Amino acid sequence: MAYRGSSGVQVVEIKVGDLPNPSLNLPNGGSAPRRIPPNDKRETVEALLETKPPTATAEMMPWLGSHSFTMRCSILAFASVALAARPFLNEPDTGIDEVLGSTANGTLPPLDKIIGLPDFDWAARRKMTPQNYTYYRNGAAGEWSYRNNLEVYQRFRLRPRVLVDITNIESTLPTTILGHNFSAPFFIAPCARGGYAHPDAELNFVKGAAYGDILYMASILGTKTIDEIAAAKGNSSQVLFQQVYLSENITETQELFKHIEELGSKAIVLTVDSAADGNRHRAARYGVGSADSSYSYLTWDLYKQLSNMTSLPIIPKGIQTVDDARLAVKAGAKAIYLSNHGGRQLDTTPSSLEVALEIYQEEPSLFQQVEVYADGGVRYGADALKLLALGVKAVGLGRPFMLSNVYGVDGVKKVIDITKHEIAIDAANLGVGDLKKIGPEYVNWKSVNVWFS
Ligand SMILES: Cc1cc2nc3c(=O)[nH]c(=O)nc-3n(C[C@H](O)[C@H](O)[C@H](O)COP(=O)(O)O)c2cc1C
Repeated sequence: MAYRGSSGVQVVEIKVGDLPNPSLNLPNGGSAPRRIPPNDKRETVEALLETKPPTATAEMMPWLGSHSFTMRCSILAFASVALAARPFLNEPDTGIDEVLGSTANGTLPPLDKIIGLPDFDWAARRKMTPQNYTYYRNGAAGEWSYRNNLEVYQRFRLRPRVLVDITNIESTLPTTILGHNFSAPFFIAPCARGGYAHPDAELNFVKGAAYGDILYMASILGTKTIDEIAAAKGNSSQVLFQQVYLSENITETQELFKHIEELGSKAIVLTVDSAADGNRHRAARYGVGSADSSYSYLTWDLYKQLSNMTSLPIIPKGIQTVDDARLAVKAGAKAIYLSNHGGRQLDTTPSSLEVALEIYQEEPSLFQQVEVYADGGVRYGADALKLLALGVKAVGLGRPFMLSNVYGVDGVKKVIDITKHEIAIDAANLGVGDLKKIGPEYVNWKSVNVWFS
């Protein structure tokens, strides 16, 4: 049966149980290719009827003739057919195409037309070269973890409480991270190659973080050097953490740690989820693979040895099981960082929401023993709230900041403003009057769908 889809166009309902290739790319009328989600038994495929004559149906769906499945459709007389499955998860259809679709490739829509964090993905895809955009966007292998990171938040329903005084919620956003004061419980995650989006690269993250009074964890593989990044601090009291990948040469590591201390960083973030090169198909097509591609020698014994080489806390980034969370605590970590590297390293690894849930279910006291940070797929205030509800102390955002940098520091500031605002209003609507008091009871932790749908 045909009916109107979300975008007001005619919908053709197709039974695709026998589709020949479940990951078949379908035309979507000109922008990025969109895919039929593979696991659904029956899909609703929107027939966008504006651009092609009805006879185009067969041309655009050549696989219709040679495979057996049921299709029912009615087609508007004046219109033509282009197919679109549900939009990419990173660019949900909230009307941006209708409002800003005339933006020429290579240009940006005005920043004041950017409403939410996914809009930066939309804008950056048009503005950046395909190579540079792909480096930011890509995930490992079939990108199941990349998509799961985005999708997982939708699988756990909120449990809003009503008739609660929430009028002071904004004043409860400030928090501490390893004893340092910040205005909100989220931070800029460490990401390499900021120069792909803007010539000032990581300097915009330092300045944006100073403006918003939030934490920036700088990547060791930035376009700017760690000295340039430190020199861009708004004032000497701005707190930065330094992410590192290490060489096997312990003397080099010793010197690096010493230099990081001299530059004033307050913690070292040791990425532990990248023991080998990430298997990145999308990026490989454009020659923009991992910034760190060698095999790395990293063990818990080495972690302890490293901890004795610096006065700074070393935060293992990329914890993906409760087992390793336990080992990190045993090894003396003061904080741990749940992450699957934005789904860029090992495909089918869990999202950090799932890891936080595993910790909560198997050893919830870990949230009291160490500070727990988490990142991956956070795009809305409610996403951050679900992590905070489990006991996560602060939430990292990677791609939203990287992509916002096409607007320079103003884009970075806007991500901060939007995220603060959304955390506050979503918490208020959830019936949380004090963000410090959010707890697991605000979410129904029974997943409403299976993994990797
Ligand atoms: C373009 C890009 C570069 C990254 N570079 C690094 C890096 O140098 N070191 C690191 O530990 N993580 C790196 N990451 C992973 C991020 O720190 C973070 O875990 C991830 O982006 C969070 O997921 P999100 O992008 O969905 O917010 C990178 C991520 C992206 C998107």
